[in-house]
Amino acid sequence: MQVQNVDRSKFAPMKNDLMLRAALGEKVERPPCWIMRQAGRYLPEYHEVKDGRDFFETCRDAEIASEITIQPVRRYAGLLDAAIIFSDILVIPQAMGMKVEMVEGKGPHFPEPLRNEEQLQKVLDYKVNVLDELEWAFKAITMTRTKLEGQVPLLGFCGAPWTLLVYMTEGGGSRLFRFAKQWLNESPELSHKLLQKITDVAVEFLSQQVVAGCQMLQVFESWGGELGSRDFAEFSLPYLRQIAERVPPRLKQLGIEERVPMVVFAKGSWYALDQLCGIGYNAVSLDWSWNPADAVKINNGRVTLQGNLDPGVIYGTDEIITKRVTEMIHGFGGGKENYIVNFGHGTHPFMDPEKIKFFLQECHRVGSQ
Ligand SMILES: Cc1c2[nH]c(c1CCC(=O)O)Cc1[nH]c(c(CCC(=O)O)c1C)Cc1[nH]c(c(CCC(=O)O)c1C)Cc1[nH]c(c(C)c1CCC(=O)O)C2
Repeated sequence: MQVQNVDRSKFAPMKNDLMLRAALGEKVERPPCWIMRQAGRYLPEYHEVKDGRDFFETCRDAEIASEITIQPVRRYAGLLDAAIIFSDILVIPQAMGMKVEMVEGKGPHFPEPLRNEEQLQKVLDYKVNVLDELEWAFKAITMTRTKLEGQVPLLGFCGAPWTLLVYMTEGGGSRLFRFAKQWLNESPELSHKLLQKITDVAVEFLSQQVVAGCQMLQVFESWGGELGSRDFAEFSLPYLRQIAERVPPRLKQLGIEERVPMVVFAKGSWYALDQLCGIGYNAVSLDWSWNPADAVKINNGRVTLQGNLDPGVIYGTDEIITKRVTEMIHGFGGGKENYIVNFGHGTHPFMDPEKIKFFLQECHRVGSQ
């Protein structure tokens, strides 16, 4: 079964496929640029279109979600080399039968987080039909890809199993990760069952996003750094590996012929870089804790590296932004091979869109030298 009514041959030919080529390790004329959370609250046009609506309602409306996805591409015309579909990592827990709300100014909230075996078992027993539960997401993707008219590739994404386990058990963001860690240490077997179930849904969701029109995929392990190297090896890495290993054959099965680059972003998991470069992803996204040259050395040409400016630099003067962009691109070897420009994490709502424009212009200037 696959997403219906999508004729991929009808999508416009790509006018700019720099991102896809760089992600697959080809030499490019300059490093492609995109930014995590490039669509969203720092853009006045986002607030205008969202117009006080509920966040998930916004994601589920294909017209609105596609408009929001394209806003940064339009504003930064010629400067951004990809769009990322406007959605959230928490749509997988929703598809698994959990209720998730986005509380204005506070973030995600699960009214019934997984706190006992009975609750967890219920989620394990829930039969997930990815095509039905996430039909709205596929619609938004197909509409966005059509509206983009080949200007830039469209990225799909999902949350990684450990990060989603955190939200599902904590019920929202967390400081101590008390419940998530209680699950791992008190009931490792059940924790693995949940991680496996999330993995199965993630593989199908990512693959069907490609059927719907996505051209590159990113997996967000945003809470990777909360696990030390030992627990990362047990509770995160095997599932990240499974996703990278299982999506390509599933895509083949679904009739997708082209290579679809996959990116992994494990924020804070500095100790795992060597492993992350060897589990099947085409690109590894780095947070700003990395000195680019050290990461390049560890990677040793295996994958494309993506990142890694501290988004906080956007609050700086133009001189500082120029200096930091130059250091970053030079640190990654000049940017014409195995490199994609990004931040080390997402934009903040307080950022000045003009500063982000300056950042992108500088990346083009320095990266073209
Ligand atoms: C951890 C995580 C989430 N969501 C996501 C992650 C992984 C990346 C990361 O580590 O930041 C991923 C995500 N969330 C969103 C996107 C859209 C595409 C893009 O990057 O432009 C993407 C790729 C939109 C969003 N997701 C969210 C917003 C803000 C909602 C609003 O408009 O009020 C947006 C634009 C809400 C969200 N969603 C999530 C949180 C913790 C929050 C609240 C915190 C916050 O407000 O920044 C969970």
